[in-house]
Amino acid sequence: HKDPHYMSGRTTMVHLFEWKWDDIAAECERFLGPRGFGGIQISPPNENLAIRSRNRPWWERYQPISYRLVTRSGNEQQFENMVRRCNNAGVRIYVDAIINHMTGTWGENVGTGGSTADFNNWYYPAVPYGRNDFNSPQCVIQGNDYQCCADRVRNCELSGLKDLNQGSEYVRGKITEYMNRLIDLGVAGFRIDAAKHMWPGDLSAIYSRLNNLNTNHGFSHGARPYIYQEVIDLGGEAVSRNEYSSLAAVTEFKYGMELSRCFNGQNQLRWLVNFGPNWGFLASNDALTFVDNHDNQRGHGAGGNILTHKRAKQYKGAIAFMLAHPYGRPQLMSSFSFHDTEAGPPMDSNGNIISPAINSDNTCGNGWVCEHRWRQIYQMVAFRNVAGNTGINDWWDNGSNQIAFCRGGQGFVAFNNDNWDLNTNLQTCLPAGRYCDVISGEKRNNGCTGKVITVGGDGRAQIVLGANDYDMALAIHRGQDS
Ligand SMILES: O=C(NCCCOc1c(-c2ccc(O)c(O)c2)oc2cc(O)cc(O)c2c1=O)[C@@H]1CCCN1C(=O)/C=C/c1ccc(O)c(O)c1
Ligand SMILES: [Ca+2]
Repeated sequence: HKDPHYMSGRTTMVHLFEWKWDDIAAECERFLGPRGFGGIQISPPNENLAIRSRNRPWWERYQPISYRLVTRSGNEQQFENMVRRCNNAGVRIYVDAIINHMTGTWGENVGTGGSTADFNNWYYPAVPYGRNDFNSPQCVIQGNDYQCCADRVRNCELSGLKDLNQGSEYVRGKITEYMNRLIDLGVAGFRIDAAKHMWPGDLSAIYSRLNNLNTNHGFSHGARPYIYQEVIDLGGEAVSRNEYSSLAAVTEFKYGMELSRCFNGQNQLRWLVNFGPNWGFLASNDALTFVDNHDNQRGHGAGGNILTHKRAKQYKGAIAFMLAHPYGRPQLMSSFSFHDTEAGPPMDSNGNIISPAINSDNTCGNGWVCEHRWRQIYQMVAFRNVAGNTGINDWWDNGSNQIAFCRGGQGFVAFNNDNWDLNTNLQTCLPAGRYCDVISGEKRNNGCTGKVITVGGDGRAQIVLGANDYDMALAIHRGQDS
């Protein structure tokens, strides 16, 4: 469950948070496929409670009312169409699976597909679930439970949510029926939401009942679903990520927290020379890495002061480092604009999600940020693909916030977070030639729209990164020589 089954030569996933299925299918064909993206995490496709009293907050997608495939993103037919078109474009689909709980009382009781439920009696007819499918006695997780009591973290309720008993054969059956339907429709794997709140033994039993991936969608025979478990664990809690990392991959929250600290100036970039397991992170193959995610980009999630698109220069620097560095399996966040941390996606007066507009310069409009369409980001996806499974070599730093390194003989990156210019002759590990910097521009016809770096026969080049340049990174790689 630790292999994403990306199409060959692809390495990176993007979370198209709250996108509709029809728009995702189009994005696979017009952008993500051609640009070498490996996969997409989609918002939960199962029916959720429509919380109109809170003006459709983003977290209503995490309030399941049934496993019917009908949400504001689309219905089952649109879902099937998206998976087929994305797989055909070489882009895999990963489903955000909300299997720890069902919605509780939020003053509403109608789902996005019209299903209703009687929360006070734990009755969900559209599944169906009844009282003995949930943990008892009822209890609610308190703040200090995270430090003291691993059993309460698993058996008690997250805020206002009814806590399923995954130890029950019937509940396991309903969950695996839901996940196997998605596998048969062609998805490549799952994000397991709130995994920390479920027993590893129960999750293991569920994972073992999942079908192999559907060979009609280009997966090899016997391929197992890629599973990455959301375990928010920055250390010091009763529940540890190590209980889950033997079963499948785990979200490495320390990664984005530490990288944010380096690129927002709290730590010096030179410390990144041994970034990876030496910093207490999971083994590379076990780690799903990211700078920000849908929860912590809103400020109250795990990790404290996380960089997001709102601090563009530092964010692009951190993302470029994540994509240039071999550790982990990276996921990019692709957001909608927000001021209110509860706000859901852009919607019309009927509560329908508004599609992203694609501008003439290929950026997004209509309230969608589309970080994945920023040149400094999508060009580094291509860099990571070219770097393949090479390691890091020829690390250089200036003793503070100027660093550079090679990926084998495939690529070279440099970063400058000091407030004075970087202007140094460095080893790029590349064959002699003129290379386009993929951060400040791109190769067009036979020229570069941004910086041009001339590499000599000894692989060395004069690297210039001004403290006041628009971006703090510079990257060149094979195939981008002009
Ligand atoms: O103040 C809130 N929640 C209490 C503090 C955050 O606790 C939650 C955590 C949570 C937070 C920190 C932890 O260390 C942890 O183990 C769990 O995970 C969730 C997962 C869900 O699927 C649905 C949820 O409502 C939650 C949730 O409320 C607001 C209002 C309700 C939703 N929500 C939220 O803030 C929703 C947050 C949310 C939603 C989906 C996620 O995948 C997620 O990571 C967080
Ligand atoms: Ca639970």
